[in-house]
Amino acid sequence: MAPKNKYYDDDDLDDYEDDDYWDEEGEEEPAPQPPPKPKPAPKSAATPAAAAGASALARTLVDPPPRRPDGRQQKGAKKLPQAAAIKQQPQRLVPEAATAAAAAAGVHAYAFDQPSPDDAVLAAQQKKGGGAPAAAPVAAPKPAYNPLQHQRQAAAAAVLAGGMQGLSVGSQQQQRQQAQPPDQQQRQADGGPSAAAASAAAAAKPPLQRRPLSEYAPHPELAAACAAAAAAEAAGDGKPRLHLVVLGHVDAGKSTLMGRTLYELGLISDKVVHKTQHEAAATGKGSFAWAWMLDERPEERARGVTVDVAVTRFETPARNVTLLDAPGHRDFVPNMIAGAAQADAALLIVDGSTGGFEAGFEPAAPGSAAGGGQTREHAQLARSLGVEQVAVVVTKLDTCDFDQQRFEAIKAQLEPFLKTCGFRPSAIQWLPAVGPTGENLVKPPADAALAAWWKGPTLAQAIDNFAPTQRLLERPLRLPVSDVLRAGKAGVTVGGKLEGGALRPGSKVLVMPSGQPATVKSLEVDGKPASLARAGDSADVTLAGIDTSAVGAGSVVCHPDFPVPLVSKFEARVVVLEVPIPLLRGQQVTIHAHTARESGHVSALLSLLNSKTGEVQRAKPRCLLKGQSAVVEVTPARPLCLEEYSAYKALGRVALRDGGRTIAVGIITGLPAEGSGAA
Ligand SMILES: Nc1nc2c(ncn2[C@@H]2O[C@H](COP(=O)(O)OP(=O)(O)OP(=O)(O)O)[C@@H](O)[C@H]2O)c(=O)[nH]1
Repeated sequence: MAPKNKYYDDDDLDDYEDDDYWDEEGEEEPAPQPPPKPKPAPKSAATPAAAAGASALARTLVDPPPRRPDGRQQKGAKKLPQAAAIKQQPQRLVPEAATAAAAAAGVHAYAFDQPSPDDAVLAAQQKKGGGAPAAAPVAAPKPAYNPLQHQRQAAAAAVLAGGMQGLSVGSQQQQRQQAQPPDQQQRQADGGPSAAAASAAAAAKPPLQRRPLSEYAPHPELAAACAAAAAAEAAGDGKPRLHLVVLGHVDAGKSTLMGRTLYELGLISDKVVHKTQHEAAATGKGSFAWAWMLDERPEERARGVTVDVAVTRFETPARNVTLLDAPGHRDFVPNMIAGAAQADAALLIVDGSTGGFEAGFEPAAPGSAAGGGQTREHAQLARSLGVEQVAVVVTKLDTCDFDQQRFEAIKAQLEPFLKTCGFRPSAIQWLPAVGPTGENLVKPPADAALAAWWKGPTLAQAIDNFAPTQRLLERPLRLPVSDVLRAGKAGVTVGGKLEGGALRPGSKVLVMPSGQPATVKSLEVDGKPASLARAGDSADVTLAGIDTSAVGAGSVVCHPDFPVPLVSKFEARVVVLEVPIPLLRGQQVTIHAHTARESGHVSALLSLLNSKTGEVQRAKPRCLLKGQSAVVEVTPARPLCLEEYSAYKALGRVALRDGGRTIAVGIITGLPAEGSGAA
């Protein structure tokens, strides 16, 4: 049998490639068609929100979708007035304060009036090949120090001096390593107080040397602290951790279900319930009272729709759960992705009422710009973002007298679909539940009609059945930032889930893509001050010595000696999902990876793969159709912090969206060698 792509687990995207999936419900895989003749794209790609400097999220929500590759405007370009209320920390690549400080010190911003390193390489190539010489350099004011640029300029200068021979990925990496001072090679920056002096000295240097991950060994004190925490956990001191995301079509009953579950678990007092019910009834939204326990934002309460991911912590008999309640509305899928990217398991809530399930499960109409029901998209995205276990909770069966046949019919339709998404049948649990009355949440059903046939798990038992979070402690620190929570004299507090390594107060870190070093001042895990945060923990980390503008959603806090690569393009093996027209080179996309999202485009279709064997079927295909598997090159508009899937699964998965629908999902299989550095 032909070998499969080495970056893949067998259980990953292969299931997408099951032909059954693409032919389901009588949908025919479209016959290959010649791509439409591209019309010239309009010169200015600037959209109103982009021009106003809006964040990537706001642009995603407010701006019309980018034009199709053929130059035509896409349908469904709807503005959302409420999107103005969604705030996202803008990610400045050059911090304002740093720019001001540099100006004060007589250092001026780079004017871009010198040949770039690329120009230098091009010139060398032309020279070597007998081409026209590059333009003479123009005298320029002294540029502000940019370590990445410095590194690249040095490389370009070396190329010019030594010719093109020897310019290879390996040689550049070796040069960087050889150039590293021995003390830096030995530095253990995550060691806290005993390593503080070495780390402080190192922090003053350009922190851009990226050592191979294989060289990583946690500082002995940190390793000892992690071992002690693991031993305490094994001895029953603290329940295993689980990050749980709640997914499902809009109004399926997600927030109501979880609000009531928190009450049943004793986390919400009768007094708070009474007050919230009163407030909800006063605004004519009495049926949303339980949802309001999680939907706290005024706009969420006013619209009865979850906008942001609500994070709540609670304990079941066997798990310490971090709950991420994701929005169901299609306009807020980017927020849902940020929630799913951190999850170990998902609750997929489906509306069991007559017509309710069907509305959430309908496929996208052929040729329509709008996607189908969010049940499909959420399940596909969750699996592609690494969620392997799911419990399907069928709600609202009280509206059809707890009809068992309805429950079974929904299971019969949904199970094959989930299988084709990549969920193993053994990793899928099924149960009915009713949010408003609390049926089958923590206690077995009280309603006789449901109790007559349901003998399976309650929601709490289903949660306890999930395997807990895996901790990637043998890798250097990676903390993708999902939120900037506070900024003040004490420092900047960021929230996120550690995807690798560990942290403690005193640890020296590097924040990418800004490249700013910082020191961990304090930590909170589960809302309580902590002396250690390990991979798998959701933590609030207060960083000292960093500018607020240097960190935002999508930033990654990492080990200074092993920084996350900052990439200006990457290769991904993807499966093409719903595409209204064949996917062509140049396709505009929004790239979603861990907590980051950035606009970009598919810059090359590298190869079409055999969906069964993973072997290259054709190099440089002209277009990609629904269901096809391919290796593509993607170029983000601004560099992104990414990892190869083989190194860190959580930072190596991508979803590509366009015009409000997910068009491809996949894993990162290649990063350019020069992709490590700070912006
Ligand atoms: N009869 C009945 N109504 C329910 C049930 N679960 C939720 N509802 C109602 O369905 C409506 C929507 O519930 P929400 O909890 O806001 O739904 P949601 O999935 O969180 O909505 P979004 O987060 O906006 O996607 C509310 O009026 C709830 O009272 C149920 O099991 N039975």
